[in-house]
Amino acid sequence: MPQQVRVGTRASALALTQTGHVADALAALADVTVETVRVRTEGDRVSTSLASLGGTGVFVTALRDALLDGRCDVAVHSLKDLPTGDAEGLTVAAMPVRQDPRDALCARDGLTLAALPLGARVGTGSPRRAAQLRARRPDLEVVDIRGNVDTRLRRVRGSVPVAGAAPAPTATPVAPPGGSPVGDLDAVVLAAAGLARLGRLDAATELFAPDVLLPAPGQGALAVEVRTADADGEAPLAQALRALDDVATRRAVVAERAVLARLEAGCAAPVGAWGELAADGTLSLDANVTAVDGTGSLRRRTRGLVASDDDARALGRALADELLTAGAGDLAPLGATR
Ligand SMILES: NCc1[nH]cc(CCC(=O)O)c1CC(=O)O
Repeated sequence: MPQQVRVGTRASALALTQTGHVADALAALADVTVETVRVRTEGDRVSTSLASLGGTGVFVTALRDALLDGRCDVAVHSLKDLPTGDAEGLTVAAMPVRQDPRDALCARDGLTLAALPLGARVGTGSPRRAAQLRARRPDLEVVDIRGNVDTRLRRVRGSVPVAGAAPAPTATPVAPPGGSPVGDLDAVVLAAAGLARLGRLDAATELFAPDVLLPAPGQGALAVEVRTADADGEAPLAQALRALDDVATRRAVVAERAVLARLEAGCAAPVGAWGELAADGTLSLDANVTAVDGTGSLRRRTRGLVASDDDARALGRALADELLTAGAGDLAPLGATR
């Protein structure tokens, strides 16, 4: 008898595709039959800006409750939405091979960031993206937006509508009553990984080099979380999870998240981090903190041989300490100061 596994997911298109990939992978790796169950989260219900919600993990709590209640056995999270603290009774048992961690500009008329006209309106709900955009282009008008990926893409003037959606106007922006405006922005910034998972990477007009826009810690990676008791042993699910885990992804993400944890910053903080594990075991790690208004930024880089997750964590912590020593706590709202 195969082991029956219920995979919990949010109802958004992005969550459904991410969960679908993990469910298929688990089914291919061991003798399990997989069923997906939908879980509504606070982040799906609330329509205000993510930045104003405060706290971390708005997309995560409901999935964790469903795991702990036994309504599902596996939860798939976007790693960058996962708070850095441990969840009692739960374990991130696998981090599958990461997608492209870069942020993407999706601009009208194929424009790049450098080519956007003076004062162009660029949408993002992320303080990290807003701060780094302002640091490079102080003239831009950064517009706070939220909603799912398609809602955001439709705000780009002249954007190609997706099947079934209202066409984007080419001239006057229109805000449907109660709905999100359409075609009122010159560009939006989104994670390349989310676009790729939804088959919308065609909308990207620039994939940002990390020295222009450093991604969020964990961006592009997934966390597969289970009840701790299900993570170990020889049951088919535990075996499948071990096979799904990618050590290079895990080491990089552990280091990136250690930066965030040491700065006592959440996913809404203007903190970027990007780690890459080379074949020889050397982890390169890059991190920055940017003033929300873009008037200052700090960036540090390090490299070190890592043989364990603990080594990766130590590298991230040390890099965060360098940022704190250099005054990161005065530059941006972080929990940690020095
Ligand atoms: N906070 C929302 C969120 N969480 C994960 C992704 C994209 C996929 C990923 O980074 O793995 C997104 C959308 C975005 O930032 O564009």
